Amino acid sequence: MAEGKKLGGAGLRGQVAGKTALSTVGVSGSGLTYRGYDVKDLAENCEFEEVAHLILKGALPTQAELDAYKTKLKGLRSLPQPLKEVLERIPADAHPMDVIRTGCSMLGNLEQEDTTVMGAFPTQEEAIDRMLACFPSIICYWYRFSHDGVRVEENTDDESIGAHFLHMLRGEKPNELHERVMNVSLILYAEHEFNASTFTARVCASTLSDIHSCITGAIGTLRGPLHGGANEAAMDMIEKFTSADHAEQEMMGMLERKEKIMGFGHAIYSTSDPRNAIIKEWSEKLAADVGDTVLYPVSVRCEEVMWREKKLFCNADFFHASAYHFMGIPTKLFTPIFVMSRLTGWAGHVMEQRADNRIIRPSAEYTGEDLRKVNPIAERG
Ligand SMILES: CC(=O)SCCNC(=O)CCNC(=O)[C@H](O)C(C)(C)COP(=O)(O)OP(=O)(O)OC[C@H]1O[C@@H](n2cnc3c(N)ncnc32)[C@H](O)[C@@H]1OP(=O)(O)O
Ligand SMILES: O=C([O-])CC(=O)C(=O)O
Repeated sequence: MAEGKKLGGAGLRGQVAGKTALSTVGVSGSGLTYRGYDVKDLAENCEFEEVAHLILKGALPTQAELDAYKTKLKGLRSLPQPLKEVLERIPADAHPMDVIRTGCSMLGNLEQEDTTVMGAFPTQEEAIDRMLACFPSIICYWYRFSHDGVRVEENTDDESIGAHFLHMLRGEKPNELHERVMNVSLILYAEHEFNASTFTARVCASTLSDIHSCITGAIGTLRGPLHGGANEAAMDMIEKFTSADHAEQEMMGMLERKEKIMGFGHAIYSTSDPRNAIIKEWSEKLAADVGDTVLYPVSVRCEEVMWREKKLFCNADFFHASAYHFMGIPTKLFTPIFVMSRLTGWAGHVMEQRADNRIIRPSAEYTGEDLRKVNPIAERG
């Protein structure tokens, strides 16, 4: 697989389905850029809110713009009471991706985007900022209420979205390391060209539907284990391994049985996913911080075995599993964090689609029956 991934065949692979100025994926083999900036550069030098500003408003902010943006987002964290009531009715064993999907949809009922003039979307930026600010509140409000019986305070004084999320989740402010890792993680997950969930959002946008419908559809698409759900699936796998040797033994068995191993491979990248090296480094730092001697070495061995045996590499999701785990984040909240971040990419693409729209409607190759007549019902069977 490493030598030239074939971009063709099923799944629209390799076909250009539209234009974007938001990102490039794998253009120079394995690179990822957001509006011309290398993701590594952004992850090293920016906060998530700067990257959100870049994606949604077109440029990295000045200090004054960033301060104003963060203050604005901070003021939009509260949830409307009817939304809280809906969240309180969702059981603890619901899938958190279903919760955030429902939360987004309910928000769209309570705070509808203005779509009264067809094709004009005068409140889209307001609606996007609101979702960016309150998605962490939706996730944590439901999680803390259903699991701990606590009605969480959605208005923390945390400056960043990542710290705000961890604060609500745990009831205390995160340390600097955890806040930094959240920033990096949210930056890495923010945008990725025409991936499946973003394409869903663009298809929905192309019908001139409202922004909450576009994002709700995208959340449903991200949920699957072949896409965003892979970080949770990877965690479920690695936590079963008791040592690096055990991991190797089990992985070899899975490969022999031709099982899919979550967190590996990619539809576009051919030799590596540039986000992996970055989150792997932070996972190693977090492992040292918590004194881990199992999960990180297990993860590294999985990476070595997959490359040695199949030339398959870790995608963005694999080392996110251990990194989030070391920060004490429950596995079932891994993919909702992805939503908190990818919302920026989805929304950027919706605005881009709306600005130069033609309804997305591909064709199918028909493989069914030739033309035939309807038999009277008494003669069928
Ligand atoms: C943030 C993200 O969404 S990143 C993606 C997250 N998803 C995962 O981690 C799920 C696991 N990975 C996969 O299922 C796939 O690699 C995908 C969905 C990401 C990409 O799918 P495709 O582009 O169809 O894969 P690709 O064409 O490279 O597959 C080539 C071969 O490698 C195999 N392969 C690919 N990934 C894996 C894997 N993770 N484990 C085992 N085998 C794999 C395929 O089965 C295929 O084998 P075949 O030729 O015998 O059929
Ligand atoms: O691009 C893809 O197909 C999947 C992916 O890595 C992402 O959405 O981040």
